[in-house]
Amino acid sequence: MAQPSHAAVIETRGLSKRYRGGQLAVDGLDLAVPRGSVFGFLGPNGSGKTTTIRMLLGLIDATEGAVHVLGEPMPSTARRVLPRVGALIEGPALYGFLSGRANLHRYDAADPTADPRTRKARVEGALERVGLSAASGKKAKAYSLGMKQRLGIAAALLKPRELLVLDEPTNGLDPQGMREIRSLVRALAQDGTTVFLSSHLLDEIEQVCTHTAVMNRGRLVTQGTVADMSAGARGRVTVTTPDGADAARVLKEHGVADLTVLGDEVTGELPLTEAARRPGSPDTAGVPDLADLNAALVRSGVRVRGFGVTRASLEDIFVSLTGEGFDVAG
Ligand SMILES: Nc1ncnc2c1ncn2[C@@H]1O[C@H](COP(=O)(O)OP(=O)(O)OP(=O)(O)O)[C@@H](O)[C@H]1O
Repeated sequence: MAQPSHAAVIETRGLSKRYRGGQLAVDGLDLAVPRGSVFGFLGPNGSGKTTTIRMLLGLIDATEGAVHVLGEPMPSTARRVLPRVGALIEGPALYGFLSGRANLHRYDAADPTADPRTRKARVEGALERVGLSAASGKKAKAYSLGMKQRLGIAAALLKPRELLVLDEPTNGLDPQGMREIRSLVRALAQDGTTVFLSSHLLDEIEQVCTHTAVMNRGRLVTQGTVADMSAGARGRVTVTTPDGADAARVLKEHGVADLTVLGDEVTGELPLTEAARRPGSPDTAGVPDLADLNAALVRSGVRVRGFGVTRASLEDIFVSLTGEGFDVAG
């Protein structure tokens, strides 16, 4: 087996989990989470995300394969590694009759390495970090779901952490709650914490993550930077013109595929340039020079009234990779 690279805070090789009932929930997963990334672990319900996270944290044993977290093999070094990792899995366990602040005091007191003399400062610091200082005296049962999630993250932040693992942190939140968690994740990443979060929401990954891995039915479909993934997506060009047939011919000569002419609109799929096929190509590399395409149309006598490009979304990419819609259960 290759040595784990130091740039990766999470690295798995051939990681698999077969549950007792025979279900292969995770199948030969090779994951590499770069230090400093906000890594979106994406997949429909039942695709194996939670099972993977449980193996990463040593909560369940892998059937096969290896896991390194912060450069150390798991679960054998869990005692050394886990204090450097904050985790929030399936919502925080809170005492509803206690205030948010009192809940954090309890969490802190449960940590034998936490110095009681500095507890107050740690708790206040964590409340401040997640924006709950003003609401810290309220009973946790009166918190909204988003506030409960933030309190859970505060509990995970009572110690300085190199890595934060969040399982579906925005699940069940309203749009405002989702925005709050997203901006908290961004702020944590800016402070240098690597954040690994699972989600079944593509636009969430697009908005907050630098990197992503896509799971489907227990297998890794793709992983890389979000920018590369978007660059790999083809766009569609739309030309508005009274000369539809000529426009379609010229576009076809320039590699535009899947052409349709409807009224005065001609649309087609842009070709992938060579540059876009290379890993690490910039976001714009997937689109041929649109000015050249437009000029070619005009040179051929096509009267161009409108010219636009829509880029494929991550959702389109997901569908093209897996051949199915994203909300389908695995
Ligand atoms: N304890 C278990 N015993 C047997 N099968 C399980 C167990 N936990 C999960 N599974 C199965 O393993 C597969 C992967 O489940 P997992 O919870 O890891 O997916 P997920 O991507 O996290 O989905 P969700 O977003 O719904 O939580 C599913 O088919 C699920 O039914």
